[in-house]
Amino acid sequence: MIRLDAVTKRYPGQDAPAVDGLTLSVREGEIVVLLGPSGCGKTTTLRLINRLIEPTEGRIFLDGEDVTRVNPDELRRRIGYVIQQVGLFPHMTIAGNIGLIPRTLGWDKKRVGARVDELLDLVGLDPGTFRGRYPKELSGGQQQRVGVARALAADPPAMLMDEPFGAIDPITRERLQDAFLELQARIGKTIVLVTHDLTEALKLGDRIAMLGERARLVQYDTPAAILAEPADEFVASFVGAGAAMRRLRLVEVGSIELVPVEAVGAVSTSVRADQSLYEALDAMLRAGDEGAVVLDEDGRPAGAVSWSAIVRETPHAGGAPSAGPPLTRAPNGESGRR
Ligand SMILES: Nc1ncnc2c1ncn2[C@@H]1O[C@H](COP(=O)(O)OP(=O)(O)OP(=O)(O)O)[C@@H](O)[C@H]1O
Repeated sequence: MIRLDAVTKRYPGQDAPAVDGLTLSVREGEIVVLLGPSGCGKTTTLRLINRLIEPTEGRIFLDGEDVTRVNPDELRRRIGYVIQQVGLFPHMTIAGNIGLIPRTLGWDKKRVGARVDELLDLVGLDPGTFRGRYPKELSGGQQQRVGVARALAADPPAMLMDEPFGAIDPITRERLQDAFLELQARIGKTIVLVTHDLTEALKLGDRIAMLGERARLVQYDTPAAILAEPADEFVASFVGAGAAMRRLRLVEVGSIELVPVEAVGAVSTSVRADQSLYEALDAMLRAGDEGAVVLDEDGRPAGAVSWSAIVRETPHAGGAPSAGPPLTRAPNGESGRR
């Protein structure tokens, strides 16, 4: 869907390129997170995709089409763009802000109005309450939702998001991230999102592109794989000491080999098969149990999970687990919540 082919960006007057020969493919409908230290070229990479910045070398494709040959205004209508500062026009109402692109596309008033209401609904803001307000009359989190609604106005197939939840307090941020994942489950856009927050990357990314200096692609993999098998010391140090604990949040209880209920003795703890190992462990610790009964969709015991089984499933100094079913990513929202 989006493909960068040996893309280089040299800013005028800079010795080293900000992006040096980056090749990266993003599949249709997936969220790819660009993650890396400050100054490694994440924002530059993102802006190259919608041509807010022109590449020095290389090519970028959207749906197989070379974007460097497309009129930039037309291109930006096909790619929604969400930034941290939201960038709403202060003198325009919320409806005015969201309807901006549809109006420039020449939609009639009625169609714009209907689209604005539909989008406000979609991002969880009551149209009657918010349509006529001005940006300064909204909280930071509400403005953020309007920013997303505006980016989606012309129903673009792709969306670029630059630290979209960066300037928001941690609790609101988590709520917005959950709402964003629920929204994405419905709209299935192709999304490239920039963050330097590992927790956010692990939660939101279908895949994470770990970037080093000059946007060198160090590792490109699922969150679980990045935690379990960091490609090198740089990734390992970025992922940090909590990798094994973080990974517990990404593995569903039902994806590991369960033991018979009798094997865990008399325990009072039960968890659903679609909860994460992290949640299972948390429940076990709170109850002082060494195991938990695992319930299937109908609430019937499907087996049990034990403390030792969780330890076996977690990569450790003795090596990653070799047997057992592949890692399953816990569904976002519910059990993937951080
Ligand atoms: N307009 C510019 N002119 C010259 N150099 C620039 C310009 N914009 C960015 N740079 C440089 O390019 C490099 C990459 O910057 P970029 O903003 O893409 O990094 P980033 O990974 O998004 O950083 P952060 O996480 O701190 O936002 C940096 O060294 C930066 O100083």
